[in-house]
Amino acid sequence: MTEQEKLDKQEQKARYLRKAKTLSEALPYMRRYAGQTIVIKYGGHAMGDDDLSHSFAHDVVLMKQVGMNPVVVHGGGPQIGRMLEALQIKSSFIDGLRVTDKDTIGIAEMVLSGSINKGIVASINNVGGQAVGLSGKDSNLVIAEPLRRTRKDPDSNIEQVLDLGFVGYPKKVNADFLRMFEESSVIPVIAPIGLGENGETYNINADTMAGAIAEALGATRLLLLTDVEGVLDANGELISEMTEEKARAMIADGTISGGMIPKIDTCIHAVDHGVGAAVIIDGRVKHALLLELFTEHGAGSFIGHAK
Ligand SMILES: Nc1ncnc2c1ncn2[C@@H]1O[C@H](COP(=O)(O)OP(=O)(O)O)[C@@H](O)[C@H]1O
Ligand SMILES: CC(=O)N[C@@H](CCC(=O)OP(=O)(O)O)C(=O)O
Repeated sequence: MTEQEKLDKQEQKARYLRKAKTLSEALPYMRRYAGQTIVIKYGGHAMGDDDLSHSFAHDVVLMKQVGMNPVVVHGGGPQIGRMLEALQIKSSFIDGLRVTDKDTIGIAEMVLSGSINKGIVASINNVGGQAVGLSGKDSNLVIAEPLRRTRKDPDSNIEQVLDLGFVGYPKKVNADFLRMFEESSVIPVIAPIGLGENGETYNINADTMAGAIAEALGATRLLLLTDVEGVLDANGELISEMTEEKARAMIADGTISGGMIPKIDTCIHAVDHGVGAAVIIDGRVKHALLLELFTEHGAGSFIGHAK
């Protein structure tokens, strides 16, 4: 054996040892989460690249394999935006929510329940999982009502009702239907579309949808995958643990804005309504889910009562 071959062999042995160590360190976490429901919100920004989508699919399959109940709720804001642009339909946002008229709701449903949902299902199934794609319409999974938003007019101080069109808020979640999947090898993948009481279609912010599902299932964790490290302070530093008071103050002073507002609102509501904890994590990092669940330090910004 040459010197180089000896070095290669040593390096290979060291690599195997590192892998074995990582696996043995993961064991207590696997035990902790066995049988627990983990709702994962997979944001449209986090879906960008094939390598990341592949590692996401792998992580979800591994979670199911080791006895957890992963439930995937996905977004697709950037993808809806691109389709609207191609069709020359203008789109605007209020507090991170897309104002949704009749044309927009048709496109949003087509993109979310169509290509995005089936793309995620296919990538999970390609790596050995058994995913099934759903939207809030299937089995009355999420019954929605119109979301009402008000804002004080700064001049008159009079409260105004904002018209968001077909933006919905989850009113009722069919948790029994989702619990059926806990007894099976099926991983549900859910598009954020809700069904109105008169058969209307509602566009639901995917964070809000994931939060409502996590609450209905009493999930142990709500993991929100996005395109930033987590919640950042005014200096751009990651805040690894957030309190409700701190989050409210940061929204009020503008440090938290745009799409981060519905995310934070969702996390606070979820931990106040039976979800163990919510974590905003960086979906741009490979195996972000495994890092959060199976390592001591976790990742991203944690909002909850107990680690
Ligand atoms: N304080 C903050 N910390 C981190 N991100 C923030 C903050 N305030 C606003 N944001 C914005 O929120 C975005 C994440 O929300 P969003 O674009 O809706 O993501 P997703 O598509 O993953 O749901 C970030 O890319 C960032 O631009
Ligand atoms: C009402 C509302 O804003 N709905 C969102 C639904 C998709 C979504 O939330 O996607 P991300 O998680 O990728 O942002 C939208 O139309 O963009």
